[in-house]
Amino acid sequence: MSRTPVLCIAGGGTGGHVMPALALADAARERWSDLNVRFIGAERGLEAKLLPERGESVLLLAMHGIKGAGLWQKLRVLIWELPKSVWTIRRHWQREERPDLLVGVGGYASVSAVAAALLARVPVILYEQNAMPGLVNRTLGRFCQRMMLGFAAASEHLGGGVKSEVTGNIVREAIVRTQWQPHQPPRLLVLGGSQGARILNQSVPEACAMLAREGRVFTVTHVAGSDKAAREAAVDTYAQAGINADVLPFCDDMPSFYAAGDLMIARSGAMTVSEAAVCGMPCIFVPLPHAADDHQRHNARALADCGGALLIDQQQMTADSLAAQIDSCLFDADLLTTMSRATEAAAPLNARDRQLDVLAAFLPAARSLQGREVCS
Ligand SMILES: CC(=O)N[C@H]1[C@@H](OP(=O)(O)OP(=O)(O)OC[C@H]2O[C@@H](n3ccc(=O)[nH]c3=O)[C@H](O)[C@@H]2O)O[C@H](CO)[C@@H](O)[C@@H]1O
Repeated sequence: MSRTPVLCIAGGGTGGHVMPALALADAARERWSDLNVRFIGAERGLEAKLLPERGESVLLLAMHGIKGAGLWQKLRVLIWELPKSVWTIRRHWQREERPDLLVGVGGYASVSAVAAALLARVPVILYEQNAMPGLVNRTLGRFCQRMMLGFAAASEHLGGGVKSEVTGNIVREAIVRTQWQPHQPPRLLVLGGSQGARILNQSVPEACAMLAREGRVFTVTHVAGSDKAAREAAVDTYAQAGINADVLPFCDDMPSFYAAGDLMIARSGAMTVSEAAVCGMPCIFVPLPHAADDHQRHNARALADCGGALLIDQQQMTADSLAAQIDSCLFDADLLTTMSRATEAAAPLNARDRQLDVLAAFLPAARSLQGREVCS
């Protein structure tokens, strides 16, 4: 008797990995009603909160990231935490169901899970959200069945041994259904990615206050991250300038957030850019300057090059220059409409179905491997 196929989605850390993982799980369950979806993540990642809240089955690993870590911490992760978590995953698969297919969505738990899957001969699909692939995916790619790419530009940076497919980034369905429309008075959105961005928390309220002093009327919704002091300072600056502003630590309702905006100032994380594109949101992007291989600039270019977004260098940005950029877009209805059409035209067509088609190509193959697998 054939058993229910199991798909394991591994990775996380920040919203840029967790949100597409959730969207992929929902889409896969909708296409294959008999599919079991399991997750592997890190205790310290956003997934440790979001996945149990949704009732998802998740194996959480006690792992740290190595980005920005000191030498001792890096050694500890590579020599101790990584092998230990690979062992934990393989034991888990011996006790519970071993997956038929693993999708690595990036983030530190993804590396252990991909390594465990390769050792256990579970087929692996990597999913790279960014327009510039990360070192880990570039390295692991040649050992995996396929790499799904969120942006076409990413394929230019992959070595010959990697089999990749441009699918676009999978965006949650409720966001796909959200459509940009103009409001009166205009509404500005501020989004520093899933963790907030200090530079946006400082510069945007100041820039908005300058515009308000010049008599401009507009409202602001500002997602500022978990730093309470930064949020309070932003609230004060908006209030003193008489601006109607809503400042949040995190937004649980992104479709309503996008629906409420005329222009968004944001970091250019892969999913922020992809979500802006599917909604047709005109944007001003301020890429994170020290992102690996400058990948946020590459992401932002996908919308900037077609006229849907402006791209500002953080190093050159001042409250004055930002105020001028906001002023030139937010109050020009024709420009906003043109930008909105340009972002929408840059959105990938049917990323959801394209990703599911890639998975479909490997799920049956994975099942036929079942009998030959030896779990040590
Ligand atoms: C500092 C850092 O390492 N940033 C990386 C991280 O960004 P980050 O985690 O910020 O990711 P993205 O901008 O790609 O996506 C954020 C996701 O979180 C959601 N969201 C965000 C805020 C909120 O309040 N509520 C909410 O639901 C958004 O709708 C989106 O789905 O992963 C991205 C994808 O690999 C990378 O491109 C970024 O460079």
